[in-house]
Amino acid sequence: MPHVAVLPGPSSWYKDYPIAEGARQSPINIAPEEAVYDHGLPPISLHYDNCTSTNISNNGHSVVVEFDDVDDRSVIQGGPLENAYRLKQFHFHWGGKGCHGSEHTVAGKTYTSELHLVHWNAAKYSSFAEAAVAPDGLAVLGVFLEVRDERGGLNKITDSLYMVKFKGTVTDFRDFNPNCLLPSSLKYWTYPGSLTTPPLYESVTWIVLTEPICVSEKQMGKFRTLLFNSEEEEQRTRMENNFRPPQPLKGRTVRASFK
Ligand SMILES: Nc1nnc(SCC(=O)Nc2ccc(S(N)(=O)=O)cc2)s1
Ligand SMILES: [Zn+2]
Repeated sequence: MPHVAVLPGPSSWYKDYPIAEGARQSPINIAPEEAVYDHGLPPISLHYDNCTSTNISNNGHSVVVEFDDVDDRSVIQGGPLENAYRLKQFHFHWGGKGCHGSEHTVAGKTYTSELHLVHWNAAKYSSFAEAAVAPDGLAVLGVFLEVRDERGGLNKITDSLYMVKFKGTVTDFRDFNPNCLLPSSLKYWTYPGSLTTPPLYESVTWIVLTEPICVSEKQMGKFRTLLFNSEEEEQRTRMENNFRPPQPLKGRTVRASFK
């Protein structure tokens, strides 16, 4: 019997996390022509100027940049959100060389990667953990990445990835302002969804920007030098294809901030 280590992929998550088959799971395929333009949707506003990034780490699923979230220094507000949500971390999902990797798709189109900026409703809840289980607890801003020319703002991240090659590694990562990873347009789709990895909590108001940012193949290649496993494990599995495929819409409406 060949000894093949099987990573428990998205299709088996339901065994430990029944919510995987819930009514508001993420990601989804966004069908632009079925999205409902909501003229009552205000623009989103991002205040990341005084943000304080603390570290960058490999958590065995992705590379994560964490922020100090003790006050409302860096927040997202407006759009579908009732109040300001505090930036906690951002991370990425990506594919193998030159192919798909995003979690959300747009009319079936996949992008090479997707950036998630994770925020929590500190106006209503006293901790991220408490917000993470509440239906209006989290707001994740999704930004598509497509391979074309290099994105300068990404270099500070890709040049640090060698320091967090193994699961469980972390290193200081100060003064990184995510504004440099945003596209020029803040046009968005929004819908009620979930975390896309276990525990898959249905606590996320998704805000997905329509305009992708461009990254180079070289920059994406550096993400693929990360490993899923820790230095102690003898297994060396390259970190790639860390995306969940689109989940059933189950009657949800996707709203558009634009005509
Ligand atoms: N008590 C608790 N602490 N932490 C958690 S959940 C940790 C966490 O932030 N998980 C997470 C998983 C997926 C996503 S994603 N890909 O943006 O939907 C964001 C965040 S519950
Ligand atoms: Zn994510």
